[in-house]
Amino acid sequence: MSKESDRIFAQPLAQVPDFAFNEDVVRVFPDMIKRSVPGYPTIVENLGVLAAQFAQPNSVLYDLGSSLGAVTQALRRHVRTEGCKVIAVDNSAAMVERCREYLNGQNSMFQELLPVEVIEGDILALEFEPASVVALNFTLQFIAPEERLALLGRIRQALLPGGALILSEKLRFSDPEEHGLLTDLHVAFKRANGYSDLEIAQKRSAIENVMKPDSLEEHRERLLAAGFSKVVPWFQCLNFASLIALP
Ligand SMILES: C[S@@+](CC[C@H](N)C(=O)[O-])C[C@H]1O[C@@H](n2cnc3c(N)ncnc32)[C@H](O)[C@@H]1O
Ligand SMILES: O=C(O)C(=O)C[C@]1(C(=O)O)C=C[C@@H](O)C=C1
Repeated sequence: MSKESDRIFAQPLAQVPDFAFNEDVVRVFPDMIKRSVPGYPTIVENLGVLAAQFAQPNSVLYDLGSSLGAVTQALRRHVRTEGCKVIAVDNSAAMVERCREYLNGQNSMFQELLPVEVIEGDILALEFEPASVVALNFTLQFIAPEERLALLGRIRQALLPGGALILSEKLRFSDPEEHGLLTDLHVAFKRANGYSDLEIAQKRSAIENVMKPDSLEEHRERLLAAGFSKVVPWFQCLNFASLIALP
């Protein structure tokens, strides 16, 4: 994996452009996401552990919004279920190209890994195969809010009995005091990871038009409206959480 550190917002920008998963971001993405998302390494590794409990024989495991394939690699480290394959999907050409390189690296280091297919495409236009595990790891927050329910409905329809959706997101909080406190603590987390106040402020304005977090209550209600029967939060660190949704 690239060891390049994230300096994208380090210099003052006359105008901060909307955040995009372009070549510049791809180059520093492993560093960016680890220093920006509290609990990210724990979430990714345990997503593999959880997936191994839900994987059904001869089914697909989806990694939607796969970026560089960190979740796909964790699925392949942990899932041993007969006849499963991983399908990783991302609509950023730069991400997909680098993801394929990293997965080739994983292929050459380990034997008996699940087969994997990496698709460059829009998850909103995907025709789902019967799936036992679907991971949306910090992807739904980048989907237009009005598209989210229909996407979750299609995922629910594709899920096999015994399977699960694992959904990780940045959260907002309806209580202003709770929202303010956890936002401040997230800023402290970023500062402790070496980001300057300028970097934090410019990143905030870059993502505010493209990334729209929901509250835990909104997630739960929407998942139930999409046809899921049970929503179980399994991880939260500051304003980032991960949920298991059962069909
Ligand atoms: C925060 S990153 C996901 C991180 C990744 N899942 C991980 O755990 O390392 C969000 C990803 O979703 C992708 N994405 C956003 N909208 C998409 C869409 N409509 N279809 C496919 N991918 C999308 C972006 O290109 C980006 O790579
Ligand atoms: O909320 C922030 O400040 C973030 O940087 C979060 C976040 C994310 O949750 O995906 C946003 C964009 C990058 O992909 C990495 C992290």
